[in-house]
This record gives sequence, C-alpha cells and structure tokens, in this order.
Amino acid sequence: MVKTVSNKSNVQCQSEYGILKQVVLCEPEYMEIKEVINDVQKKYEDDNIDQELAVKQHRNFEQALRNAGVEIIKLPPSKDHPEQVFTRDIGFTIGNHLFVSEMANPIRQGEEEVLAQWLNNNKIAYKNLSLHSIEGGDVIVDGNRVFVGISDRTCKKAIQNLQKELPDYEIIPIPFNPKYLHLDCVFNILSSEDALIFPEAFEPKIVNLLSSMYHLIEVSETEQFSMGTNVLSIGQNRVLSLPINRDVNYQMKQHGYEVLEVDFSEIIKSGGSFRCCSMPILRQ
Ligand SMILES: CN(C)C(=N)NCCC[C@H](N)C(=O)O
Repeated sequence: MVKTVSNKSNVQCQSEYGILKQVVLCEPEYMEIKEVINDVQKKYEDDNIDQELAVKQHRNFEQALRNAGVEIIKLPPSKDHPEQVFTRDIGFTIGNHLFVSEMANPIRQGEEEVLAQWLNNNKIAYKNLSLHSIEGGDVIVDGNRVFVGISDRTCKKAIQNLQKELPDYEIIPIPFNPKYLHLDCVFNILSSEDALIFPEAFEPKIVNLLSSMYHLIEVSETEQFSMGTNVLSIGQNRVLSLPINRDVNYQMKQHGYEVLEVDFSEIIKSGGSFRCCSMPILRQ
C-alpha cells in the first residue's frame, strides 16, 4: 500500500551533491549494538558503543553542517530504537517526492513512525512504501537516474514499485554482494562526473555500467570497512569524510574536492557513516 499524506511539497533533492540546505539527523543518545545486524557490527559487538563519545562525535558532525549553512532537523531519540542515528535509511527524497521506507530488520522497525510523526506535525507530504522492504542507504539519486541497490534490506519488488511511483525517473537496480549492507557502503556519487566505488562488491558488468557513466575513484578494502565510501557531499565540491580514510581523502582532493574531516570513529562501529547518519530533504 502506498499512503499519501497531505499535498504540500516543500522537499527537493535532485542529486547527491547539490548544496545541502536541510537535513534530518538523530542524536545517538541510545545508540547500541543490541543485536548484530551487519558484518561491521560483528567486530565491535563486545566493545559495543561508547554512547557519550558517539554523541560528542555526532555533535561535531552537526556543527560542521551548521557551519556550512545547513539547517538541522532533529528527530527525538528513543530507547526503543538503538539504530536511529542512521536516519538515511528510514526515508529518502527523490526530486520533490519524499518516501518513508519499510525497514527490513525488526530491530529497526518503528523508526519509520518517528519520521512520519515529524512529517505529519510539519505538514510535509510523503509516501509510505509499506508493502516491500526498502531502505534509503540503497537509494542514490542523480537527476532523473536513481540507482537502487538490491540487498538484504531492499528487495526487487520494492524497486519495481518505486519505478511505478516515479514513471518519469529511470530506476536502475544495482545488484551487489549483500554482505556490504547498503549500496552507499560500496558506491557513492560525488558529482555528475565522479563517483566512489569499492569494485569487489560488484560483478564486472555492473562496474562497467557505472564506469560508462562516471569516473570511478576506487576505495580500498580497508577503507571500505571504515566507511570510506560513505562520505556526505554538501555541495560545491565539499565532502565530509573521516580522517582515518586517508587514501580516499587524498584521491578526492586530487580530483578537486574539499574534504572536511570529522572524526566519526565511534559511530562507524555500527556500520554506517556520514551519509547513513543524514537524510537530506532539501538540496539546491
Ligand atoms: C551506509 N549504510 C550502511 C547505511 N545507509 N546505514 C547504516 C545502517 C547501520 C545499522 N546498524 C543497520 O545495520 O541497519
């Protein structure tokens, strides 16, 4: 079922690299690896998350965004949702359409309602994609093209359904090795010309397809694990990235990007970085 709420539309995201104006975040106050639901968490299950440090790092991230003129919307954190910091996955904006996801994993189900509640309170129109599982980390927009990862979190039927919802867009399903969780862990678009990729996650024909569209900057296995691919573009060739991902940062600088380094080492232990922790609703 696709449920439409209100007709007013004040959202717009035509790409992953337009100037970021408004973004939805959620502080990691209750962040915890309660259940291991991805490969990265396996390594950190015993250490778990230092919530105080995670909040501190998240505030620095928030400040970096504010310094760049981005308006921050904060969802209320809840003890019931230990993964809520990863706001990217619970909804996504394509053009002037805002979609609320259908979370695949029981431990994350219910996060959608917190977002929907905020959208209702603020009279922002959205569509609820509640029929088949789809998460925003698998959805990457570039103009009229939308790349959607086929993963353990996003199924083919959901992708077909999205194409029906957006007949004027070309929805391109992208299969990849699901052990890497979401498409934005292994592929991310920096501009109309450049994209980051961890090629080992894809069949050669998919790498060829993507390289026919973008100049691909390769991310190493080590930096893929520390979320080197999961940078957040805030527009005008500025990109938020972790200082530990030195090689990818160097390569982006060589390609003319301004790299804004923020330490996010505690948060990435749960399998997501800057892109995962931000849900843009307005880009210029
Ligand atoms: C780049 N990625 C992976 C995201 N878009 N989201 C991260 C979600 C991490 C969370 N522990 C989970 O497994 O759902």
